Formats: sequence, C-alpha cells, structure tokens
Amino acid sequence: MDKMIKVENLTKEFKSYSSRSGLKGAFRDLLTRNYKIHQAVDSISLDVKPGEMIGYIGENGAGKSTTIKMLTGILTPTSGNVLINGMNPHKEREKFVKTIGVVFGQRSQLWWDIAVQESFRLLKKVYNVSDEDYNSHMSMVIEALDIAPLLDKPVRKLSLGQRMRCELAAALIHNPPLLFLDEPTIGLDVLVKLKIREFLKELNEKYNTTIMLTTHDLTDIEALCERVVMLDEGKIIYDGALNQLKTSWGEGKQIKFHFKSPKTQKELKESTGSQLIVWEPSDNENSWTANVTNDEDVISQVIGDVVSNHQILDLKILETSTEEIIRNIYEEGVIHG
Ligand SMILES: Nc1ncnc2c1ncn2[C@@H]1O[C@H](COP(=O)(O)OP(=O)(O)OP(=O)(O)O)[C@@H](O)[C@H]1O
Repeated sequence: MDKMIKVENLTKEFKSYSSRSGLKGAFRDLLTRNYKIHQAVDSISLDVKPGEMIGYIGENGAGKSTTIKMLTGILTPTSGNVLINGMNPHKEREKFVKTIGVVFGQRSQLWWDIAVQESFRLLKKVYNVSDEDYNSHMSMVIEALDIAPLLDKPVRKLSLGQRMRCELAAALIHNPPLLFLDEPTIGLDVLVKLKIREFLKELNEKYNTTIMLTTHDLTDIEALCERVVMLDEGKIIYDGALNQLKTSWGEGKQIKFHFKSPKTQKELKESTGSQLIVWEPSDNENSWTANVTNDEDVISQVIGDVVSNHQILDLKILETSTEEIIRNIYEEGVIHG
C-alpha cells in the first residue's frame, strides 16, 4: 500500500440554524429550511505515505477536528473520498477500526471509574488482540510511557498528564499502523510533553507508525514533523516541508525599533507602505516590531522608510521564530511563495 491516507476533495458542511427560540422555533427552522450552510472542511485533498509524521495545523475553527473525525469514520463527509490504508472508513468498519488509533486530547476513551488496566483489558477484547500480541507490544508501550505504577488506579484519580499517557497507550492496544492525535499535549507540563514526544518519535522510527498530529503547540510540530499541512477556513493553504514553509514565507527577520515617541500601528504602516510587513507592539507604545522576510532589499527599505519618517533611539534585527511565522500566516491568512 503506497498511501496510508488518501483524501480527495473532502468536504463537510454543517447547517447553522437561525436559532428561533424554543423547541417550536427550532422545529420551524428545520421545516422551513431556515439555515445557512457552513463549510467546515472545503474540498481538501491529501496523501500521506506509510511512516510519515505530519503536523495538521490551523487556527481555532479552521476545520482540523472535523477532518480528523471524517478520517476516523466518526463523521460522514458531505462529499469527497477517504481511503485509509486502502479502506473506506464507513464500508469496511471492522477491519478499518483495527488500522487506526485515535487520541482526542479533550476527551477520554478510558472508563472513568475502573482501573486503567481494566480499561486496557476491555479494549483488548474489543479489538480481539491475542495475549501474545498484547504482551509483546504493550510491555514496550507501558515502559516507554512510564505508566506501570498507574495501571491499578481508576482514571478519575489520575492527573491530566498521567491520564494522557494512559490514553495514548490505550490507543495502541491493537498496535495500529496509523495514529491520529488531536491536541494530545493540551494542558500538559513540559516534562510530560517531552516524554510523549520521545515516545512518538520512537513509535514512528522503530515501528514505522504513521502519525497525523493536530496541535496548537508549534514546538511539538517542530520537534516531530517534517511535513506540515495548514488549514484556513476549511481549505488547505500549505502542504509541504516545515523548513520550506519557514524559508518561503518568512524565516525572516524581525526589526525591533525603539522610537523616541509613541507610535500607532496605523502611522507605522503608512510610513512603510508595504502590505507585507506585519507591525506589532513590543514592550510599550514606543517599541514596535516589523516582521519582514529575509530579503536584504526589503530590510533596508523598511529601515530607510522608518528612519526617514520617525525619530528612533535604536533598532535590533532578530531572527523570526517558527511560532511567529505561523502566527503571521494565521493573521494574514495567506502564504507568500
Ligand atoms: N457538529 C457541528 N455542528 C455545526 N458546526 C460545527 C460542528 N462541529 C464543528 N463545527 C464548526 O466547524 C468549524 C470547524 O470546527 P473544527 O472543530 O473542525 O475546528 P478546529 O480547527 O478543530 O478548531 P480548534 O482548534 O478550535 O479545535 C467551526 O466553525 C465549528 O464551529
């Protein structure tokens, strides 16, 4: 199988009703088709090879979870095709669920009141995993995630970091070749994050597990994913190497100006003219940062424009971090090639 995930023109529309009040109102809206169509995912196409680890990113509401839900068979697409390891999630259900592991960082798949190992035992039965397969695979998972001391505790007594490590182990009970992770490190401290990252790296490198990771933590993406797919208002606006994204958009510079007097964003924008510059306040209204590309000509032009229009006390030129680059893309909603 040369594609672990194959998606063609996938679309999900949700109806948003005009919310007349009460049950009667809602019923009338339904009958009179008084709703607007919202395209949460808008005709996306995507190929993921076995063993790839991709970061699926985008602003809140961009459509990431909706995509993951369609790829995992939780939601039915409005239109388009999904093949996971060659299977349609809705048609070959039983074989399909054994191919994927899923972790939703904001939802638990473990039973709240029973011991973690009881949850594991139930999932082992659901997936029909033999003792031999379970023992050989899960001993590595339990050790790598350091959860042996947690197995006899009920989930409700675990901290978030402890629970997330158990959730990840639970998603792997049937040793799936494909793992979907939707914000798996949300709210976790840095040590737990690092442990989970190390584990995912090992899983990917040693076992060739394909991983699709959705997160707002770009340090996770930088540490784990060479490829990123970026979604904006339901559409893919970038699919490629993270490094390429950084250089083509603006693994650029930040010019931090310290002015003699307070400035507004509007007057700075007017004095520099270029639409490609994102101006943002730094420490106070006398300090502003211009985010620009690596292009020497653009940098000298911006400095020239600023110095001839304003009195400055000093300036510093800094490298732009990935976080800033991606935030700028989110803010502008475009990719400059
Ligand atoms: N069940 C639903 N009914 C109606 N609209 C929905 C439903 N689920 C999601 N949406 C809408 O679809 C859009 C995409 O939501 P989605 O949860 O996929 O975004 P996201 O990128 O995962 O966001 P976040 O980063 O906040 O989790 C949003 O505008 C959301 O309001």
